[in-house]
Amino acid sequence: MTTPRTLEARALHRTYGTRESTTTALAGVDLTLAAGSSLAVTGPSGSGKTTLLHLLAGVLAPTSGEVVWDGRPLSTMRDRERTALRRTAFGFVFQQGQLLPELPAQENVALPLLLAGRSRSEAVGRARQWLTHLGLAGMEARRPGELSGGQAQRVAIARALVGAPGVIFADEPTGALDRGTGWEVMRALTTAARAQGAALVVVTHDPEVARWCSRTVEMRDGRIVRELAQVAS
Ligand SMILES: Nc1ncnc2c1ncn2[C@@H]1O[C@H](COP(=O)(O)OP(=O)(O)OP(=O)(O)O)[C@@H](O)[C@H]1O
Repeated sequence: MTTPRTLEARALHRTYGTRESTTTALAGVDLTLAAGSSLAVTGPSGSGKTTLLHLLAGVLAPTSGEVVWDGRPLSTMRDRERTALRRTAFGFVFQQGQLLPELPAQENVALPLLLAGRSRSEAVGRARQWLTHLGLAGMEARRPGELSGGQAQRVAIARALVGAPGVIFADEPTGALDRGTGWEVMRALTTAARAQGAALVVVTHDPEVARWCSRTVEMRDGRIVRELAQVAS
């Protein structure tokens, strides 16, 4: 039995390429991520971190194994349902470049709600609340190019959270930032995810970033080779 709002990976395998030339990116990964918990995925380049994130988020399908969200295997959902799940139950934060440059911060954050058919007043109201919550009150009208890297990442975090997702996926969220700004962004990300009761998965090369999460798994050659639990900062 799976607990509700839990994300589970069962014996995940993923290969790329053709029968003649195959790369095994994941070679059997099992994971359970409860609501409100946070997981850092670390490991060297090519160890399978991004592939794991994409499988957990239903962006890519496993070659074998299963991802189960809220008791439901993603493989049993139709494409349209999986797309809807990615829009409503999951939020995404990338390294950079995910904000629409021509839209003010407030519109960038409101966009997922508008696309989901919410009224403009509700979408903008919730966007403004999240921007305030992330320390960006007064910056609602600025376009991404008028914000610092750390401020732009906090807008991206607000956008990932505005739809009240169950899981936030972050791929190298501090990769384009200096150390101090990265620290602020990780604090904002982990605090906001916890406030929302969302689980958080962070792919990172940086042990300092991983330390913000309650658990860290280290990957090598498509497998989890080590797991650490820590008291989140
Ligand atoms: N689309 C693809 N086609 C073929 N091989 C791929 C593809 N994507 C990833 N791979 C291979 O799968 C393996 C795992 O890649 P993945 O991107 O998941 O690793 P990673 O740990 O995220 O790496 P990095 O830290 O460099 O981003 C690597 O050997 C990579 O070359």
